[in-house]
This record gives sequence, structure tokens and C-alpha cells, in this order.
Amino acid sequence: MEKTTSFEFAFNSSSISLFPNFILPEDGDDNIDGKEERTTTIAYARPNLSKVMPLTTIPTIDMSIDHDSLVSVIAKACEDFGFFQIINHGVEPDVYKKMMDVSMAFFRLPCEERGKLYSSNPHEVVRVGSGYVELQNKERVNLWMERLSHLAHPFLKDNAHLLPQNPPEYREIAVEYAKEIADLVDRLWGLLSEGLGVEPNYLRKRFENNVIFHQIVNFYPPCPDPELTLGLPPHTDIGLITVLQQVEGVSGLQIVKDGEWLSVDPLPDALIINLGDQFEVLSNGRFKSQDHRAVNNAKVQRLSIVTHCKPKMDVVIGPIDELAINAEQTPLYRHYPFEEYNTQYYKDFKVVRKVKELFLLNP
Ligand SMILES: O=C(O)CCC(=O)C(=O)O
Ligand SMILES: [Fe+2]
Repeated sequence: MEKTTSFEFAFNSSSISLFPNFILPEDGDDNIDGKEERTTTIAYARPNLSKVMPLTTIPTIDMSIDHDSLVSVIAKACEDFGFFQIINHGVEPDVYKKMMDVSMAFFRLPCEERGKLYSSNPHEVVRVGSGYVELQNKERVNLWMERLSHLAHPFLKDNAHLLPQNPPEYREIAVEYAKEIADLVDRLWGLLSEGLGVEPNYLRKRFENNVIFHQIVNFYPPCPDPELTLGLPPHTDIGLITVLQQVEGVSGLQIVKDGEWLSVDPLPDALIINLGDQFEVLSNGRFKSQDHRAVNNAKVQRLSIVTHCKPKMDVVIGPIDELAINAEQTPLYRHYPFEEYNTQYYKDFKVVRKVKELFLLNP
């Protein structure tokens, strides 16, 4: 197994300790580099958890309400938050539960077993890895997390044999799960098209054969001092739409709203939906791709199963023409192949950047 400064070390010791290379600087690091205007209020600072608004949450949407109400509550949540939590979402309860159980079982495996899939190469189709942020002084701070990532739909149809062999049931369950999530996303294409005011099949026709699903199981072990670390740094998701399942009863996902961090409290049997940068561009800025982060807990571990739905590299993204015409608005963003956005997003991935702004027509 390739040696890294990531989580493997922490697990190798008898108790998980907070090594200095996981600790964020006290005054934060705003990553403003002077030459480019990268001003942002969101920095690689310590999470300042006492300032996070407690007991506030994103809209909860019951997917079993009547169709027209559903279209409008989803559209409103996308405008106001870019995030919402859904219940009665139609994902098979048994698959939902089994996916969480098998993901937990994966991270209970000994480090050597998980490490068989370790790779620092982001292009590896199935891999275990961790992450870090880079401060302005080029110092690296490791994130308090480990993740298992792999392509899912439609990739798994022919490639399930590449998934972890252990736990033995992981492969079968991940394939079922990817199918359930793909069906949910298909339904969301319809609801979101209507919410945008375009023909109900618009997004489905445009994307059903033009997207890939990338699934990431994020594991955040208990952390001796959650105030000093981050699980995932503030970011927006790069793709179109993200579906997230998290351990019941354990908070950790936080989003920014009006400059404040809000905690997204997980509801039983729910899924969280958030829009990525490509959706904000398609909607010409009406629906938001919101900054979010994951923080750690002192006593309990947390796990999130995240499916990122992204355009294929050659798909051209830009504000939907009909929207700009209907609203007599001028398009805010130019058109570009997704590959161009992808390159920019990962170019300086370890530092805080507003990638969307690079694609504005009038920056
Ligand atoms: O673990 C979480 O709740 C956040 C995960 C996330 O934002 C991501 O994987 O993009
Ligand atoms: Fe995310």
C-alpha cells in the first residue's frame, strides 16, 4: 500500500490521535492571493462550531404531495437554498438501508484491507483515498476523513467486478443502489424542468444518456477535537445534481445561507438533494449551487453516501436558451464543454476558488 500522510496512519495507531498535520491554522487562511480576485468569505479556517446555527435546517419536501405543489416547493428550495431534504422519495427502503450498512461494514474492515484499494490517482475508477487543503503558505492540512469512490451509473452495469470484494455483498448492493438513485434523478429531471418553466421532458431528454454518476462514501471517524479539523472543506459540487444519504441522527453537513453556516440535521429515511455548478449555469443563476462543508464529531463516526451526477466531458453547458428568452434576461454565462469547467475546477482544487465566475460573460 502506498504510504500517505492521510488517515491510514491515524488508524494504524492504537487510538485515533489528532496529528498536527490535521490541525487547521488558528486564524484561518483566506487564500486571497492578490493577483486574482478570489475574495471569498469562505476560507480554510477552523469550523468555529459554536457559531453554527443549531436546529435550523433546509426545506424538507415530501415527494408524495400533489405534483403541482411538488414542482413549486422544489423550485423555491432551489432558488433559496440549492439544497433540500426529501422524504417518501421512492428509493426502495431495503436498498437504502443495505447500502448504509454495507458502507459502514467497509469502513470497519482493517486498514490493510481498505488499503488494497488505496490510490492517490483521482482517475482511478475505484479507489480509497483521503484529502487535504493547501494553505496560502503552501502548507498542507489533511482532512479528517477517508473515502471510497467509484463510478456508478451506467458504468456499474458492466463493471461491478471492479468494486471492492470485501464486504462480499458490497458489489451487488452498490449496483442496486445506483439503479435506485438513477430512477430518482430521472424523476427529478421532470420536476426541475417544470420548475424552470421548460417542457417537462427537457432535462431528461438532454441528460439521460449524457451524464455519469460518481459515487463517494465519505467516512468521518470520531475526532478528538472537531473544532480544529474539517471533514470536507467548503466547496460547491461541480456537477448537475447530487443525492446524499447520511447516517441517521448524526449531524456534520453544513451549508452557507446569508453568510452563516447552518447545520443540516439528518431526518430518518431522508435523502438530501443539492444542485451543482452546472445546474446554476443552466438555470442562468436562478437555481443555486450552494457552498457546503462537512465537520466532525467528537464521539461518533459519520458516514455519507454521495452520488454526483455530472455531464459527460463533451456535453456543452450554458444557460438554457428558452429561459433567457422567456424571462427576457441576458445570459449570464457563456457556453462551454463540461471538460473545460472540469479542468478549471480541479486545477487549483486544494485552494478556495469561485470557479463559476470564470465562465461569466461579463465578469
Ligand atoms: O459528508 C457530507 O455531508 C458532505 C459530502 C459532500 O459534500 C461531497 O461529497 O461533495
Ligand atoms: Fe459536496
